[in-house]
Formats: sequence, C-alpha cells, structure tokens
Amino acid sequence: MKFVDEAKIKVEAGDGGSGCVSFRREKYVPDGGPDGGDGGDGGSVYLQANENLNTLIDYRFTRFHAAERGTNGRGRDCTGAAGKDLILQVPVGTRAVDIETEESLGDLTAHGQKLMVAKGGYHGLGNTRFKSSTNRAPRQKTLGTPGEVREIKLELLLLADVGLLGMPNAGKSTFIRSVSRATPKVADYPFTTLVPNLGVVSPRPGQSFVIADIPGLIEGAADGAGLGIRFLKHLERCRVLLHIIDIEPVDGSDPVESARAIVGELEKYSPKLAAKPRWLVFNKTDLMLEEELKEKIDHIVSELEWDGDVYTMSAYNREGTQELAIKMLDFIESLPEEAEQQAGEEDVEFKWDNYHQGQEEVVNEDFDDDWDDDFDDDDYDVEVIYQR
Ligand SMILES: Nc1nc2c(ncn2[C@@H]2O[C@H](COP(=O)(O)OP(=O)(O)OP(=O)(O)O)[C@@H](O)[C@H]2O)c(=O)[nH]1
Ligand SMILES: [Mg+2]
Repeated sequence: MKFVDEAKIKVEAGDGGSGCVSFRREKYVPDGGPDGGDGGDGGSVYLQANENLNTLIDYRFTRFHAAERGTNGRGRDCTGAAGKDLILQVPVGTRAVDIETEESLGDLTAHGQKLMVAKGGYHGLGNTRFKSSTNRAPRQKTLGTPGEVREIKLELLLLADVGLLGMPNAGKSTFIRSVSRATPKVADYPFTTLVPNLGVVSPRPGQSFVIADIPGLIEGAADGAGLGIRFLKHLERCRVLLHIIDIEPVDGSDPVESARAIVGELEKYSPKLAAKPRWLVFNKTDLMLEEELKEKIDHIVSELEWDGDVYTMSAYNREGTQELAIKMLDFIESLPEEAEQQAGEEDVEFKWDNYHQGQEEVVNEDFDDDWDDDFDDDDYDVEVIYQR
C-alpha cells in the first residue's frame, strides 16, 4: 500500500435549518396562534481514529467532505430534522491542522477517538418562540446559522517510542533490522530508505517498544536538500532519539561535521524536537581497531561538546545492539506515562459556539394574511407556510 502521510481536505458542516413563521389554520379555528417550528441543527464533521487504516491516501482522492444541513422548521409546530453528522475515518496517529490559522485542531492517538473539525450550524427559531402576552401573533423567526467550513491538513505521525536520526548510509535501517523483525532495504548508497519504517523491539519477553527508521538527513534538509525534513515530524512523538553516527564513512566525510549538520537541521525544524532526549550511537565499530576506535570517539564527543549518553555498536554484526535495546527499554519504562492528550479537550473555537448568546438575527416576516398559495414543504427556501 502506498504510504501517504499528508493530505489537504475541505470539510463543510451542514447549515442549521431556519425557523418558520406559520399560524394555525383549521376548520372552526380561523385565527389560531403561531405554530411555526424551529429548524434542525446542521450536521458536524468529525474525524475518527481507526486502527485498521495506515495511510491517508483516500483523502488524496476525495478532498471535499460535507455533512448534511438541518431542514427548515414547518407549520404545525414541526421541528426541522437535524442534519446527519459526517464521520471521516483516519489512521491512528493523525493530526488535524487548520490551514488558514495554522492552529492544531487535535491529535487522534487512540482507536475510536473522535475529533470535531467543523461544527454544524445552529437551528433558527420558529415564530412560536416569539409568542408573548403582548405579541400573540409574532411574525419573527431566526435563520439557521451556516455550518463551519474549514480547510484542514491531515498529517499522519507515526507512533514510535524511539526515533532514528542520522545521515544517509549511517546504518539506521541495518540497526532496525538487527533489533526487530522489520526488514527495510539496506544498501551502500544514500537515500535507500524513502519512507519511514516501524519495528517492534522486544528485548525482554512481554516488554516491547516501537522504533522508527526514517530517511536520512543531510545538510540543508530544512531547505529541501535530499529528501528534506518532512519525515522529521514522525519523530515528534518519540520519547528518545538515537543519533546514529557512521564512525568511518566511506566517502571520507568528517563525522563531526555530519553530526553538527544533523543537529542543525533538527534545530531548524523544531527546537522542541531538538530538546528531546537524544543519545549518540557510533555505528560500524567493526571497521576500526579497538584503540583507534576509542580515540576517535573521544575526539568526536569532545569536538561536539557532548555530555549526554554515548553508545557504540556494529549494527551489521549485531554487536552492542541488544545491550542498546535493553537500555532503551529501561529508559522508556522509567519515564512517567505521557498524559494522553484527548482530542476535543483542546481549546478549539468553533464559529457558532456563542451564537445564541444574543447575536441572533431576528427576521420579521412580511406576513400577508390573504396569501394562501400551496407550495412544496420540502422546498429548501420555504420559510412561511400556511396550513388550512
Ligand atoms: N561494516 C559495517 N557496515 C554497516 C554497518 N551498518 C550498516 N552498514 C552498511 O552501511 C550501508 C548503509 O546502511 P543502511 O542501513 O542502508 O543505512 P541507512 O542509514 O538506513 O541509510 P539511508 O536509508 O540511505 O538513510 C549498507 O551498505 C550497510 O551494509 C556496520 O555496523 N558495519
Ligand atoms: Mg535506511
């Protein structure tokens, strides 16, 4: 299946149905009171996380999604029907961002979680509502409010505990192959990995975590060089990043320069991501003699002024990889549970939230008592109805 981790869609909630101006007319009741019903609320648009999906590809093809409008109120105190909500299924890990305001509408991180992305319009009130002791034949009603329209960007962020970071060819995919059952392609040329891969690592029975291998980064990635930095978003939910450094690059490049470039790109992408716990992991130790190795690592670490965790491994020979996997597991387990951010709890303002707090527009119907045409009740624009 094609991996698509971004899609732009337009969602439109249904308009609220308008209220109705109508008066009771029956045999022997020539001048009955008002009986115009309220309109129905418009349907809202929701996203719902579904663990059976793993790509946003469907949303590349169908971009416009609308919920039903509420129907208008009718005479005889008939309230209009509410419009049906529209529920769009998205993969777990999807985030919705309003394109215009760039505000995040919410993250869907658990199966079944629902997030409203466009609120349906509120219903208008029928003339019955305006009845009072001083006005027994009100001709007012209110119109339904329009449903909200938003252009949103859906982003699928992989849910992994550990993210791999590094230059192309550093050995990221080799590492994930050595510690999990994932089998991404490994080759001796840069940009072998083109889409993220996930692997489940289970260093101890019954205990596991997920590791994400993403395409390599190069200097200038933030400006689009190589495959750019768009895959870095998949590391946003990781608890720890492993910065994999090729100790002896075949192209003769300086590991210190490369490491600095990676950190630079990370900081350009997001200071928040750069502030995550990060470990340096020197790979391809099999290519060097032990004494040289220690000297080189000490040199790189001091050049980088690094005082965090340092590990060494030969991903290819699976040396040091299991120990590293156990360290990662222990680290993840030692972290406090992240408070799950529930969608919907985020402070997203919907346009019509406060609508019925005194801003409604009251429409005075130009009411003609002699007018008694028959017309189709279902007509969208019908607002005045007589009944005999
Ligand atoms: N000698 C040695 N070679 C290694 C080791 N780990 C990886 N390699 C080799 O390095 C090359 C690149 O490895 P990959 O795992 O594809 O590197 P990557 O970081 O995933 O690269 P991209 O996907 O291009 O970003 C391959 O030829 C691997 O066989 C190691 O521990 N020792
Ligand atoms: Mg790779």
